[in-house]
Amino acid sequence: MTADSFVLLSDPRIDAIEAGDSGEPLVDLRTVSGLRLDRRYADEAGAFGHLREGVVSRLLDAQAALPGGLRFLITEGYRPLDRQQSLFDGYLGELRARYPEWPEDRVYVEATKYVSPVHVAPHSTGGAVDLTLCTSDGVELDMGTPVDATPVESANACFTAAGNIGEPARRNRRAMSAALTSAGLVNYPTEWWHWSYGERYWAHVTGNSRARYAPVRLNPAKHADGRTRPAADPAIAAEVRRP
Ligand SMILES: C[C@@H](N)C(=O)N[C@H](C)C(=O)O
Ligand SMILES: [Zn+2]
Repeated sequence: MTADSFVLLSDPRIDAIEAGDSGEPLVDLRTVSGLRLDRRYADEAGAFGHLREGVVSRLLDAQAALPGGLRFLITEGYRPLDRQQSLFDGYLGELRARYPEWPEDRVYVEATKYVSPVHVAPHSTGGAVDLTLCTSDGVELDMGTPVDATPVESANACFTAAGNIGEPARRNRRAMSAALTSAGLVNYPTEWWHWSYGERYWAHVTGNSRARYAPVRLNPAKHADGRTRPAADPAIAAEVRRP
């Protein structure tokens, strides 16, 4: 697969998928002892450490399928819409400054190789997770680039199938991909660390006409088991409509 054949989040086919929602709870990963949560993107409310129940159970299945007792190290799950917006705007600004000759439509598409536009944002559904591999002691494995390396700064080595990384990193990416794919998650091909289940990009890749998870706000009311129901909020649909 080449960069030209990737289906990016800016592709109208992703926006065309109906964003249904099952109402499935979000789970606070701090209550899930089997999964390791990294704190590099921690926010005060702990939003970053929330994922839909169905994603958590699939991650546990996938982790059990990893070779040699390897573990996942989760760097980010749920992402509030305002954070998604500022990440997207920030990266658009970076690309405009670096490539002043690019027309605006090219800037937009190139930006979506690294960060999603808000109207289709996988993380804001609680169905997307950024993660890497670590040993049982928490030592991170060589994955060829750091999590969140941009295409520009990594010469596209962040692309999951990149050839310009060493053999150990390639092996580690293969092990991670095999485990997550077998558990039903799909990868965003420009980011080896980004996997999702149930949201619109997943629906596109798996041939579903409807997503299971729509964008949600995190409901502060939480049960003792760390589960929280997404807040029903009709305004959110208007807020995330394509600009
Ligand atoms: C910014 C990066 N970590 C990321 O999450 N990118 C994907 C495409 C997203 O914004 O959903
Ligand atoms: Zn991601």
